[in-house]
Amino acid sequence: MLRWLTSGESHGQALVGILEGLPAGVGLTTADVQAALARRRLGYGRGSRQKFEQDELRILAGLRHGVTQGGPLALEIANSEWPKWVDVMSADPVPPEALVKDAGTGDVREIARNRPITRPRPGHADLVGMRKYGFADARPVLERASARETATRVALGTAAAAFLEQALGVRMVSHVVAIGPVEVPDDAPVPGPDDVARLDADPVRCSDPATSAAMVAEIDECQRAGDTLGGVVEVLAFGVPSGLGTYAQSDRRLDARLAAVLMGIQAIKGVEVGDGFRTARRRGSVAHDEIERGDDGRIHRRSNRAGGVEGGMSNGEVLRVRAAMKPISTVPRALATVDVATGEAATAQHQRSDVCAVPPAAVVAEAMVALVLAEQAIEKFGGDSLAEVRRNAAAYLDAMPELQR
Ligand SMILES: Cc1cc2nc3c(=O)[nH]c(=O)nc-3n(C[C@H](O)[C@H](O)[C@H](O)COP(=O)(O)O)c2cc1C
Ligand SMILES: C=C(O[C@@H]1CC(C(=O)O)=C[C@@H](OP(=O)(O)O)[C@H]1O)C(=O)O
Repeated sequence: MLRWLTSGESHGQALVGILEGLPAGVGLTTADVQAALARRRLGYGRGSRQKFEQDELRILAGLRHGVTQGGPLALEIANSEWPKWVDVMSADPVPPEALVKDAGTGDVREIARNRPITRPRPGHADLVGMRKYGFADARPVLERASARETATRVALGTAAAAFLEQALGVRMVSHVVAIGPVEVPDDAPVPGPDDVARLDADPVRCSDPATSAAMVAEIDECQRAGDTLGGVVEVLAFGVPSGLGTYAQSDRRLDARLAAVLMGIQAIKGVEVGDGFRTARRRGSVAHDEIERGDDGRIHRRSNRAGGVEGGMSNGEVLRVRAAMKPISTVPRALATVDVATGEAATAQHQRSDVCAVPPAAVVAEAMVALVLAEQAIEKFGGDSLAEVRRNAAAYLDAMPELQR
């Protein structure tokens, strides 16, 4: 069983993550995780915070000399901006005067970040969170609802991806297929695992150069208009063996698990497996992936519209899932709201924000798919060490009739 948990606030001291159930023997280093965190910070259209904040990573437990030990992996991502927030986010009570004193300079004046947030942003968690938890200030709501937390999930996903590659040879890639109305053409080549560096280098993580340029122009135009954008990301996993997940119980279906974790990413409002919504508009004769015997004597598919999942199980084809992200809710051309302190009509809180965070959402989605595939691989093949998982996976494949492998 693989499970994970995160803790931490957006402007708190640190984010914390635990991943339990990873076999011993997986090679992983702080540099590997740091590289994944750096990929999550990429992307044209992000706000000023990404430019000055650092992800200060420390792996605290579960790893020794670059190899997992079988115990829970524990890590911390410290917030380099913490000195500015020590009083606002202090775990212990602070005297009222601390909240009017600039933590950096010691100047006594009203500090914007200390003021209660009473003008909730439509589309963010502010209003419902205040109602639900009984806060008069949206600060504690946005602190935990914020997608800053996804840094932890990307860090944990790095360990899952390392396990998948080392145990089963699975490799993954994520890219952006739409930003607002600008979409990658249907006939554009699908990126492969060797395209990761090229995608990292693209400003919007798009594999098609012409579409990438149009996406950048759309973000610029949107920023000029004081508006924000969403989009669609795609994750591909190559080399996933058939048989992960099951039809035997609905909550154990691979597609159900993937949808749950992708929808668990802040601002994700839709998930598609394979051609999903497009398949719904097709006739059956052109919706499914016909089965044939290849020149190598083995069973092949003529297409992969299903995105590598049939009957709630991986079918051995490339796994392909998409997630749709709504536009950023902190809209500079602020939306209408009500100031909950006065009851008066107001414009929503806005200090700074990303214009578009679709490229980092792709990296987060990749991490979540890695965690679910690792969870399902461990469920299927068991094993306390990497070597044991490899043996179990090899035995499973060896026992399959050659035609079906
Ligand atoms: C990587 C990433 C970065 C984000 N950056 C911002 C941001 O700068 N400002 C903002 O208002 N929302 C941002 N969001 C979206 C909010 O986190 C999201 O709208 C909020 O949690 C409410 O979404 P929900 O209704 O899906 O929970 C970001 C989301 C992601 C995945
Ligand atoms: C910090 C990150 O993303 C943040 C996610 C976020 C939100 O509301 O989700 C709001 C912004 O924070 P702030 O309001 O402080 O500028 C983003 O910068 C990050 O991804 O590392």
